Order: sequence, then structure tokens, then C-alpha cells
Amino acid sequence: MDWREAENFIRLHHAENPVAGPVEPRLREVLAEIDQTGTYTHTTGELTFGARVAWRNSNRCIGRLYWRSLQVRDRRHVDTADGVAEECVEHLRAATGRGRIRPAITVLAPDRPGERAPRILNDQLIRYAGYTREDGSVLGDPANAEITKRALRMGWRGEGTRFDVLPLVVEAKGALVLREVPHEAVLEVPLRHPAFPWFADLGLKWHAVPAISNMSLEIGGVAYPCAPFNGWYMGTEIGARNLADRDRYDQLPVVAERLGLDTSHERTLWRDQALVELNVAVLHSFAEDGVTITDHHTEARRFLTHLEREERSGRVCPADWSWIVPPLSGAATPVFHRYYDDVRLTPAYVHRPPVV
Ligand code: HEM
Ligand SMILES: N/C(=N/c1cccc(CO[C@@H]2CCNC2)c1)c1cccs1
Repeated sequence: MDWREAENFIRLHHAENPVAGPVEPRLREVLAEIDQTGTYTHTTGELTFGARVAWRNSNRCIGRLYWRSLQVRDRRHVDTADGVAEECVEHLRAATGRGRIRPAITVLAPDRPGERAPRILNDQLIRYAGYTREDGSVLGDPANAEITKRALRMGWRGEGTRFDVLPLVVEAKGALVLREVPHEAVLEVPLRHPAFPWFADLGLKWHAVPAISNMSLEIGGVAYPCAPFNGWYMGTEIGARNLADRDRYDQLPVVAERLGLDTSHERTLWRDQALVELNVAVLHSFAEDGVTITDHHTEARRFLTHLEREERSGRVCPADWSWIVPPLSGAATPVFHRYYDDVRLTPAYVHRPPVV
């Protein structure tokens, strides 16, 4: 435990929240607790502020305009595998609404000296299974082939469709548990296109809520490795990556074929035309079902508004150009045409070392 990180965070909290009162008494309390126990306990106010600032500091996130509105579910007393799984399902229910998605984070028990925190092995709370077949091909999402094998080894059985929602795999107190995500906690959107009736026949769909569960929230020297957080999707994540990448659902050739495009040469830009129609379908389907989603043009404009506000507040807004610029029509969005400061600030969401 580095007490300097603790001190920096406590000072930041008091500087941005005068209502928290004088900083010295709280600093003395924190440093005394670190002396006695090797760590210290955030107040719920500090935890809430820390989770919101960690989002504000996320240099790869285009969606930071609403960083102050993050709902923080303080569940640090929950440290069993069953309890964690329960809280994840509750998180999905609270965040999903009936399509009006609310950005939220659930903070479970932190790492403490001699007490390893629980961990969720899934990358996200909702992921589609990827079944590896004899010939090496994958039915479903190839990105999740490894965790699908692990779940099958642990006795899980899916229905064998391309969109089987995986169970949660949670490790806590040396135990590994599998917990199905109840069907009614998983809102999905079947994909159709406003102009092409055949699109619905492709049988494509995607889940409404992206909820990251493989990152650790670090606040003032304390690590919360189990802190799943959700926002809403930007359409390109589904239409330009998850369904388009060759090593994901690889749908561009299929869409191009049905569009009647000439796929014999790259220079016909059949890939690009298929990409646009796939992304039109995603945005159209989510909007028609009343499920929150944002397009990359709107989100780019919002991000620059956020960045300008941050600079007016006298803060640096860290940003990583290579992640901020959308994977479709980059230069057609305003975030392409400028540079950013890619500094690393804390509090932060960091990638956890992989669980072996
Ligand atoms: C509310 C709507 C939000 C939108 C539209 C949004 C959008 C995005 C997008 C498009 C990415 C890049 C993902 C990729 O390329 O795979 C991203 C990255 C990220 N976002 Fe956001 N975001 C939102 C909310 C949030 C919230 C609530 C948090 C945390 C509290 C968050 C934290 C992050 C982090 C840490 C990354 C980088 C992940 C990594 O390094 O792997 N975002 N966001
Ligand atoms: N829209 C989102 N998108 C993502 C945000 C962070 C990470 C990811 C997934 O990143 C993976 C690793 C690199 N690309 C896929 C997606 C959100 C998820 C949770 C809150 S907002």
C-alpha cells in the first residue's frame, strides 16, 4: 500500500468536494488505518467520487460526457462467489430498465492483505458462447471460445445456438462457481434493416447492455478487482467490430452477398458498403425497440464537448486517439482531426492480470 497514492486521492476528493470538510483530519485517520492494517477503507462518498473520476480519467473512452451521473452500487461487504453472482444479476436488472439504460458500477470486496478479492472470469457480464468444433471452426462468438471451454468443463451445457448467453464464472475464497444469467435479466435486440426485408432472415441479434467485468478499479492505492461497470453501446462496437471482424461473427461477406454487391475485387468497396448497412441495421433496430444506443457521429461530438468542459475546468482530459476515433468513417467524425494528451491519471480502470 503506497500511502502517497492514498494521500493524493484524499486531497483530490476534498479539493473537488468542499462539502467533505477539512482534509487534515481524514488524512490522519487514513494514514493511521494504513499503519495498523496495511490498507484503509474508503467512505461511500470517496468510493462514489473515485469510481466517477476513474471513468473521467479513462483515456480510451469516447462516452465520458456523463461521468458525473454514474450510479455506484457499494457492495464491498459481498465477498462470496454466490454473493458476487447475485449482485451481477441485480446489476443487470438495475442497469437495463426496459431499454432506458443507466450507467452503473457495482463495487465488490477489495483486495486486502491476506484476503484475495473475488474475481469474475468473464470479460463482460453478458457474452455469447463460442463452441469450438472438430475442424477448429467456432459456432457463436470466437472471442469467447476459451471461457466457453472452461464452462463446458465445469458441467455447463448451452443450447448450441450462435447466441447462447454464457454463465458467469466467479472465483472467490478459493471456490469457482458457475451461475446462469436469468433470461429475463438479458435484454436483446433482433437485428433488422429499415430498407431490406431479407436482413431479418440473417438471424442476427445482440444484447442491449455492455457490462465490463475484467477490469480493476484502482482508487488511492486500493484495488477493487471485482467492479463490473456498464454504459450503453455505440453502434459501431456491434456493427463494425463484434459482427464484422473476421475473427468474430464475420458477417460482411454475408451482407454483401445479400446486397448483390460485386465481391470479386476489394476496389468495388463491397466491404465498406456492407459495413454501412450493417451499422444502419444496428442503430435502427435498437432505436425501434427503445433501447439506448448512440451513433459514432453523435458520440464524437459529445466527447469534444466533454473535452472542452474539462479544459475550461482547468483539468487535462486524457485521450488515446487510436481508441477514441471510431472504427467506421473515422475522418467523417470530428474526433479524428485533432491531437490529445494521452496521460495516465488515477483513479483508473485498469486491465487485471489474467486469472490462470
Ligand atoms: C454511457 C455510455 C458509454 C459509451 C457510449 C462508451 C463508449 C466506449 C467505447 C466505444 C469504448 C471503446 C471500446 C472498444 O473499442 O472496444 C469505451 C472504452 C472504455 N470505456 Fe466507455 N463508454 C460509456 C460509458 C462508460 C462507463 C460508465 C465506464 C466506466 C465507469 C466506461 C469506461 C471505459 C473504459 C475503462 C474503456 C477502455 C476499456 C479498455 O481499455 O479495454 N465507459 N467506451
Ligand atoms: N460501450 C461500452 N463499450 C466498451 C467499453 C469498455 C471496453 C469494451 C470492450 O473492450 C474490449 C477490449 C478491446 N475491445 C473490446 C467495450 C461500455 C462497456 C461498459 C461501459 S460502456
